[in-house]
Amino acid sequence: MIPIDDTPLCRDGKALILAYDHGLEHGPVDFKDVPESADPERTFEAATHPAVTSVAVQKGVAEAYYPSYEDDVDLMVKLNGTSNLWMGEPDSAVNCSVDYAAELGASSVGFTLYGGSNKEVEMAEEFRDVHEAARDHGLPTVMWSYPRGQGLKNDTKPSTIAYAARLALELGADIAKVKHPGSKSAMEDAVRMAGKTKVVMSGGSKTTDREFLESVKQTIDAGGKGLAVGRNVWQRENPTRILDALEAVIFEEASVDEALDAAE
Ligand SMILES: O=P(O)(O)OC[C@H]1O[C@](O)(COP(=O)(O)O)[C@@H](O)[C@@H]1O
Repeated sequence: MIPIDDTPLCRDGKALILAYDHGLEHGPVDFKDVPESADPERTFEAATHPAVTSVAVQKGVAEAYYPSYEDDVDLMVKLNGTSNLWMGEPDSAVNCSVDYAAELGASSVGFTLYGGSNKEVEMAEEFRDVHEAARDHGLPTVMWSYPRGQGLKNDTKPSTIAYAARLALELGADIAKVKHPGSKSAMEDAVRMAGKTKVVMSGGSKTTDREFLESVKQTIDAGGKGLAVGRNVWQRENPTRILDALEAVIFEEASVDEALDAAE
């Protein structure tokens, strides 16, 4: 494994990855409530907050916007991704090579694996190539480990999330990004299954400040190492305010109440 605590991807052994690949994954609907969020510059600006350890974007956004931020922001290139226009079994096109991500200045790469999909075998083989190429470049790999497909009706069931975390360890990911399984003890199981692979929580759709921070706090208390979040940050009118609160919960061991006070 890559000692990722010594890379820009982590601060004090934890990570706060700001994900902004939704323009591909979900489309313009995600930018509807806060129209200025469609501008990638706004997310790169937010990523200059000291709480953010890395920003995760697709190749096109990295090419167009990262050059203006390379001194202030750490880049993760998300290598695969599919639009919401795709109606088939969960699958994800590989849109960027590891070599090209490295050329763009990425210090890590992200990859989605839909365990349980009819496409799992092909996706795992693609991940093998990505993982081994990333190792050649010394780049950590973050797996968006999202079991889903015809046979999986509940993709946040505790046993499913524990399996998702384990898949990331077995296949060599340095970080497993998993959905919150609903309780601290279920997240503890996922962390245990992931072994030396760090577990970070996926943000999910926008909720209240308190609800969101409580799920993050549960993850940290369960031994999770942070968060990879999109909508719960940049769909807010003021991303800085929630990033202040996240900094308190993730890096300063604050309670949710303390974090909410710190962000006032
Ligand atoms: O496939 P889903 O569950 O609709 O969500 C995919 C999106 O969620 C993320 O994994 C995390 O973002 P959020 O914090 O907004 O959930 C994004 O990187 C990705 O675009």
